[in-house]
Amino acid sequence: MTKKNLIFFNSKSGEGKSAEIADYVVEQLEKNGQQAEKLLTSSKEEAIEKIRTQSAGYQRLICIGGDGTLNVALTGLLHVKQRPVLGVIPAGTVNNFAQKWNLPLEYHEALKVILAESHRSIGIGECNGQAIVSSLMFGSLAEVSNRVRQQDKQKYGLLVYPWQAIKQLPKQRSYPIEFYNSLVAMDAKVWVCLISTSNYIAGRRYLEEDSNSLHLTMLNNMKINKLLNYGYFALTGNLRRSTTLTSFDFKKLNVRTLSDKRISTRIDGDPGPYLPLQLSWHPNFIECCVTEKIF
Ligand SMILES: Nc1ncnc2c1ncn2[C@@H]1O[C@H](COP(=O)(O)OP(=O)(O)OP(=O)(O)O)[C@@H](O)[C@H]1O
Repeated sequence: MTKKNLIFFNSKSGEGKSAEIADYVVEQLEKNGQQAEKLLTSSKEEAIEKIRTQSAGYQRLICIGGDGTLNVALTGLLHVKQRPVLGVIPAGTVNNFAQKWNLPLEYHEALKVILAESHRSIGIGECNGQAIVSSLMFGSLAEVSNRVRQQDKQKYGLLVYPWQAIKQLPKQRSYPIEFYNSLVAMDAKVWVCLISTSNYIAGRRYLEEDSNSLHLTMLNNMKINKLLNYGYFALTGNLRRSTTLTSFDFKKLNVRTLSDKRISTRIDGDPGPYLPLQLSWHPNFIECCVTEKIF
């Protein structure tokens, strides 16, 4: 049977070359005797809906873009029973997912990985009906990131984040938050809280170990000396050895604010929902094409 591929690309990602790459991918798949159809979308919402309703019948979904594009694709697949295999052609700015799974960042090479037909099962998180492919963040630092414009990220790369953080530092404060599930309840004053699906963030390994669950790491009542301590451990990949942090792994968790302040989140680098949050882990969510050598 001829393999059917659905090609989802996002012209807003990275340097805006996704449409060009999509044409190349279609041409190469057809040369390999496979069928390929491009999914044309003009907004994030339309893309989620089209992927939800049209992915059945395709054996493979190839996403061309960064973490935000993958988030749209996997949100569309959240309630689909027969999910296609996922192929990723990184064309974003950070490409955290691709770095975590050791996927080539160059598109010709990334397509070779997809054509090699080697895949593995991966887990993702869910927050209020949206996928979490790499991470969710809230607190003062997340608000800093919400001020970073897509066009500045494309122009200056990751340097825009520390620049915004320095500009906003005097305004930082912590928020009273409750974390709870059927087993535990805990209050904390949170300066920044990071929930991740793996031990990689922004292309860097920030935790030594990975586990089959969501990882939560938060900084409480931040002071400048703690910030330096945190920075050292984050840069050396040993975040949980830092004494300034609270961290744990979980499969289900609710998060709510204990103050009147509206608290926003960021998911996979884009603005996400306001608190309260209902978070859950989906193990073995989808088969994803990966480089053979990482097995
Ligand atoms: N079909 C679509 N139409 C319009 N916008 C989309 C679509 N799919 C995704 N987006 C949005 O486009 C923006 C940029 O996409 P993406 O995050 O993939 O690129 P990036 O920011 O350059 O990469 P990275 O997240 O790896 O740094 C995101 O806000 C994403 O939600």
